[in-house]
Amino acid sequence: MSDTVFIRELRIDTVIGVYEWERQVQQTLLLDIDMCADVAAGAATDKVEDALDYSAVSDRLRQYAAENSVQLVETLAERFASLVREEFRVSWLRLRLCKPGAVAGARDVGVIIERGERP
Ligand SMILES: Nc1nc2c(c(=O)[nH]1)N=C([C@H](O)[C@@H](O)CO)CN2
Repeated sequence: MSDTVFIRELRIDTVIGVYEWERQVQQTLLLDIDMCADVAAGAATDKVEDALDYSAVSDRLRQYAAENSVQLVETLAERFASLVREEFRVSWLRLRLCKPGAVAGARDVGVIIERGERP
C-alpha cells in the first residue's frame, strides 16, 4: 500500500532536555509524520471511523507529551512511533521531531526516524 496520511508542523508542548533549566520549563517541539494508511477505505464510506484519523493522532501525541517528560528528542520520537504503531495500527511511519532554537545559529535541530514496513 502506498497511501499516506500526514501531519505537518504539529506543535507539541512538553518538558524536554538534558540541562537543569530545561527541567523547569515547557518547550514547543514541531512534529511532521507520514503514516501508511488505506486512504481508499475512508473514501469508500466517507466516514472518519474508516480512516486513519489525523485529528485523533494529533490529540493523542499532544496528550502523551503533556503527561510525560524525557531528556532526548530521540526518546520522545521512539515513544511517539511506538504509540502510533500500536494504538492506531499503523504498519509504517516516518517521523521528524524538531526542537526549534535549541542550538544557537541553527533554526532547527532534531531527529528523523522511520519504523515498520509498508505492507
Ligand atoms: N542528539 C541530541 N543531542 C542533544 C539533545 C537531544 O535531545 N538529542 N538535547 C540537548 C539539549 O537538551 C539541548 O536541546 C538544549 O539546547 C543537547 N543535545
